[in-house]
Amino acid sequence: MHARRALVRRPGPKLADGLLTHLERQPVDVDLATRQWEGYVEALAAEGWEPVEVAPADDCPDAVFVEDTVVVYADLAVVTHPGAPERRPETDGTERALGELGYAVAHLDARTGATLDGGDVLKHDGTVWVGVGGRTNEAGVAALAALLEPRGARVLGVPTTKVLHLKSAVTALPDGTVVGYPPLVDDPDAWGSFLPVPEEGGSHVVVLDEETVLMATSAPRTAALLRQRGLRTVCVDISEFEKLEGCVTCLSVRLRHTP
Ligand SMILES: NC(=O)NCCC[C@H](N)C(=O)O
Repeated sequence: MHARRALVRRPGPKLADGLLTHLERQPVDVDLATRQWEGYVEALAAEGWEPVEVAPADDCPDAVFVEDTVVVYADLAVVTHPGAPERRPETDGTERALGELGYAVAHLDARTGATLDGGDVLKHDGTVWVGVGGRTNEAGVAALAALLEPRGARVLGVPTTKVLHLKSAVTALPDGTVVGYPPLVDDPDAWGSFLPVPEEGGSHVVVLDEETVLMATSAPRTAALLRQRGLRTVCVDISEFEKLEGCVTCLSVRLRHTP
């Protein structure tokens, strides 16, 4: 069996100053956030995902949302060019960590003005959907396609205007069913199989294995719905990150490939 690792990045002291786009600012308890992050990492480890810490980027309040800094496809790590300029210094540490793990590293062709955040990239079974309209632009989709299509991926842009990132609106269950909270999904018809869920936080699942998903405790009705479908749910409280438009997906990058 391949090693299963998960990149994570410890929250920094400026966390409470993270960017907000769709939410009003609320006070963030950084100590509580750190404990919640530790709980999240422990939950991954308990499910067989060895955590690999990316070096902190303490000048960047949003660095804990490590998913936005890279798109990993098989043995290729595509370093992103985040749509928010404040977040661009976050990518160096991620690039170093993946290089040390043996991944091939590629960059987007920035001459086109491409921007891309990892949170806009949803992958399932060779298809890569990329949210366009927030942090990621059309040139970002094209630049990612230029890198992934030669490796057999099908890359499709999908509109994303109601939330920060595509994966703030939808994620995929292990069987490929896409879950989303309908008021926040631009186009449910973009997916062959769409399951509406009753809570915003229910849109966010991290697939741990074929039977198990990691979710936030803020979506108990969705967790019950998924258990009825035969899935096992592991739930963690990430309230302080939700105040910053973060969710369970953006706190890690799962690595299933051993280069
Ligand atoms: N992939 C994600 O959903 N990332 C969350 C990023 C939240 C952060 N406050 C930001 O606005 O960039």
